[in-house]
Amino acid sequence: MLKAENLRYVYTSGLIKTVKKTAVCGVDLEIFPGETVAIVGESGCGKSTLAKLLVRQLESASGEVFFDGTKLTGISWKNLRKFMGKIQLIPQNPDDVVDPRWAVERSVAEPLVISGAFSREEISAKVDALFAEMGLSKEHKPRYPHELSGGELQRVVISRALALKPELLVCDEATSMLDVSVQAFIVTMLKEIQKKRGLGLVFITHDLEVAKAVSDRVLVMYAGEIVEEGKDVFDRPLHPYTRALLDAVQYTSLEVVLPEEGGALPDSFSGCPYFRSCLERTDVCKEPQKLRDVSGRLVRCWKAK
Ligand SMILES: Nc1ncnc2c1ncn2[C@@H]1O[C@H](COP(=O)(O)OP(=O)(O)OP(=O)(O)O)[C@@H](O)[C@H]1O
Repeated sequence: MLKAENLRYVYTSGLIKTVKKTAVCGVDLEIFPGETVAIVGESGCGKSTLAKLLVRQLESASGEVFFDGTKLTGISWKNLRKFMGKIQLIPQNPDDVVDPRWAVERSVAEPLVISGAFSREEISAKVDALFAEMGLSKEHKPRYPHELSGGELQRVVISRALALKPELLVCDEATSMLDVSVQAFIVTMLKEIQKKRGLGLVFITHDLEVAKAVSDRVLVMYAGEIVEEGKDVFDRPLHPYTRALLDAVQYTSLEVVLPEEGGALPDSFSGCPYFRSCLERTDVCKEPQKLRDVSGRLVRCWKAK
């Protein structure tokens, strides 16, 4: 359904001295219809940037994104719009998509209005149906975002994302600002909607328990690269970074905090991105490491077996 090839994104910041930061580096991935893929990794590894590249909120420096075989990179805005309803981003912060000055029903209706495909009556009926599907009542419709709880507001955000009948939802830490009990409720709701509508789900999270519970497949990101990808990654981690990530979770009760022992590598370094922090490194790790198949698992480490 969604395919990305060799995606790369570089942020440029600084007025006097320009600083470049490669946030996503050579990422290949494919999401199949109805599948749930979790993308995990520590803060700053490039997960949100990758999400924005997938939903075309950011234009990649290089690489391609395809949806059902159609190339979305480099196409005109007019043509891109036809696909944008099919892939929807659910961000961490509802404020990114819900206008605080609008009653929430208007935010849910907005994509339907912009599409120009529906009458006022049809839009009203669709908004009612979306609210009902997300377990929200008609009483919630005229309220403003600040008049809803965090969980209710996130359900409004999901209603809006579902308005144009997407085929893929990209959830970027969509529950991390909520209480644990509300998180579980929203995750369960997303899985039910996925089943009912046959959606693909990309679940970006630093919460490995959630990733394990919801996903069919896991992608582990480190320093902008996918270092490991497969089905039973948490039961049998093969990359040293995945093992360190799992160990860190055990010691910090779900909040992933990993030490950057050696600091950032210079841009000229083309070897393993985990080189400086890896306790198992050898000189071979200074060479570029490709993702390779190790008994059905893709691992970016020459030592994995
Ligand atoms: N607008 C920006 N300008 C410059 N650098 C940025 C910008 N946005 C992100 N970055 C940098 O790019 C890298 C990847 O950021 P990104 O937000 O994609 O990571 P993340 O894995 O989603 O982190 P988190 O889990 O904390 O949201 C980080 O080093 C970050 O500091």
